[in-house]
Amino acid sequence: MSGQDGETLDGIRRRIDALDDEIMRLISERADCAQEVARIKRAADARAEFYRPEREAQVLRRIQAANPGPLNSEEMARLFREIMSACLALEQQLSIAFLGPEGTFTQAAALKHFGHSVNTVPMNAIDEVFREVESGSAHYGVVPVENSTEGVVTHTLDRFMQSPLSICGEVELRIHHHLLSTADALSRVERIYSHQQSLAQCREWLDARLPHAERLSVSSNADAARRASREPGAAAIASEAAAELYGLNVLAANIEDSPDNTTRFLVIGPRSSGPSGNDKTSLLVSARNRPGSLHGLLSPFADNDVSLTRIESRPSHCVNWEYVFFMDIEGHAQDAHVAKALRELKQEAELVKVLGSYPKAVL
Ligand SMILES: O=C(O)C(=O)C[C@]1(C(=O)O)C=C[C@@H](O)C=C1
Repeated sequence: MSGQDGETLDGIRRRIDALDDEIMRLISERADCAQEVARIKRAADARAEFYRPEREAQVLRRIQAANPGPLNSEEMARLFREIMSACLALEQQLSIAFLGPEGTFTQAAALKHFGHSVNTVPMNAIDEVFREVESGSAHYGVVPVENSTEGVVTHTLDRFMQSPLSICGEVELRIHHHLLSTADALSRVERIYSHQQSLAQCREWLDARLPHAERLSVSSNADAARRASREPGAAAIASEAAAELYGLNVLAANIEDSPDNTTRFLVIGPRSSGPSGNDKTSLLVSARNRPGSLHGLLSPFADNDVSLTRIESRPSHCVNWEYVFFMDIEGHAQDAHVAKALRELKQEAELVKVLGSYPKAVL
């Protein structure tokens, strides 16, 4: 390049190079700090936890609040998410079990939460994710728990009834569904594979655009993509990541009926998180079998100004027709008003199990 524009471009690129050197020096200094933190943690406790969800949430929230622009705060936090992920990997290489196979939304949720410097390990079923973490083969696990259009993932809630694991984080993921196929036109699609929840989330689009194609539910969207890559005339409803992984064409993008289709995932591990200042607590509660018992379970929250953000009932599987409630409340179990509400709840309920306190999703 020549002329004044060329000189300006070269000049700016020299500034960018100098800034990159400075950013690299600062990231390396930050990584040295993380190694120093690891030494302190190890000296205090041989079995120390290196991953600290509450601290990570605080770091990301502070970055979002301090961001001067022009990058938006979410973008800036995503960059720091990756820096912190790389720093943590220097302290300890984490393995994260997720509901597989490769390319599922659960894997995307795991990477969104932990960043890309962890090993993600695909499991065939939600139960296997729990078992992998319970046995210590994986440090943490990520499982879906509820979808904004289709409701709760009952498998996940039921599994908490027997598991000693705690919830130590939540992840929210905007879900976009695409119709993927090796075919090059919608008219060639005879069969559509997907997970039953995704088929349900795209029902109106399918009714309008592909009313005659057969709909077949399979164990995951990634499994659907794998089948679509092998069978002529087949399509899958799955993510962009699955399109890339299985070499499929995107025949139609964003076919979900509800534009703000979000799935919530839980991070499970051996311990819940410390207080971060903006937390949630999940509980499993069973009622005493007597009149007014549900009212009795709810009043400790109202009396102590604790917001109940979700309540689901599930059969207990112990006694026919007995139910347990999964509840999410705002605040950490160590917050004074939450601790008081929980003490009062324990007087009312047959059983109260705190499944975990954890930072509200930041990204
Ligand atoms: O502050 C800590 O405890 C650290 O280990 C440092 C750090 C970070 O890079 O900021 C890394 C991992 C933890 O999960 C939280 C934060």
